[in-house]
Amino acid sequence: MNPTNAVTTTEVTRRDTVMGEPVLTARDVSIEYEVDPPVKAVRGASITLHRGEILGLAGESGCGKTTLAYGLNRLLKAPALMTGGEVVFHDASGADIDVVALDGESLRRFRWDKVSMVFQGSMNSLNPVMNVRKQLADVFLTHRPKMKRAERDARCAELLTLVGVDPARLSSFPHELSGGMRQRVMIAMALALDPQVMIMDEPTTALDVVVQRGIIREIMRLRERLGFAVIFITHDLPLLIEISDRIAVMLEGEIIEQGASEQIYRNPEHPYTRRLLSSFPSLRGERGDFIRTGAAAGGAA
Ligand SMILES: Nc1ncnc2c1ncn2[C@@H]1O[C@H](COP(=O)(O)OP(=O)(O)OP(=O)(O)O)[C@@H](O)[C@H]1O
Repeated sequence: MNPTNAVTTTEVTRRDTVMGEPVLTARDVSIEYEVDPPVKAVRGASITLHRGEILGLAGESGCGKTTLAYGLNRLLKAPALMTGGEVVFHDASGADIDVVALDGESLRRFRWDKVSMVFQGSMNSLNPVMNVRKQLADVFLTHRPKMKRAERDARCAELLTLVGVDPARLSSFPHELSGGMRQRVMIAMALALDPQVMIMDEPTTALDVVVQRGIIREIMRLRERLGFAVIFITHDLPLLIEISDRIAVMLEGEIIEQGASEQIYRNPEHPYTRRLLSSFPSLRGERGDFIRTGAAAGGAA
């Protein structure tokens, strides 16, 4: 683990104090793939995401992390079916939104506006024949049709700057950008409508480690600055422990343990969590130091 990537104790303390009310609550969510035989991918999962916090979702491949994330954002497609449970979004306006009941226009407005998602390898989903400006502008044309062109252009440039990409790149086509830049553009798109929650599913897995670290640091900075909450999904448990406020551990569709990152690291209760931790020798330094007490982050990809 590179100590320069760790988050300072001061930041951790500050974060704990700014962490607010719940912004997304999922209760007893069950999701099946209706194939033969049916796959019970998520079984009675309950999570609470608080305003401004990073909740890490950990667990080995196939345990249901992506399926749960799709369920929270109503992105499930057949043969996946949510067979039970409820998902409530607690809007900043004070209104509670029953996510499961959304449809048509209300669902379209909810997605990206309230909760946005960055997928694994989503950098490859940029349209190859459209430049970056057009792709970013499309988000506003769809969701903010009354926005004036000059404002839209300014916002597109601002978004690129936010994610550490030179706004001169607005005229570039995807093939002219590195993988890291393309993924940053996707993050810019996810940020475009100022969502209260971002779900990030392995957002940097396809990138090399140095670029990954730069992007993770950028996400952390943006989170501090803009205050959105994050559900961060990855196989990389050391990374999750480093960046998350709380961690939920999934096993075979169930959330078997959830708690503060430090608690999960120091006092894992479930034998599976202990096994998962011990499968990453890098988590156990000679003195057993907690990773987040390291030096402040710096640099960029
Ligand atoms: N379209 C599908 N049809 C049938 N089963 C599926 C489908 N998609 C996923 N599954 C199954 O659902 C379970 C959960 O998969 P999911 O992709 O949510 O896990 P995951 O924890 O996100 O894995 P990974 O980390 O590899 O992405 C797995 O058993 C998987 O095989």
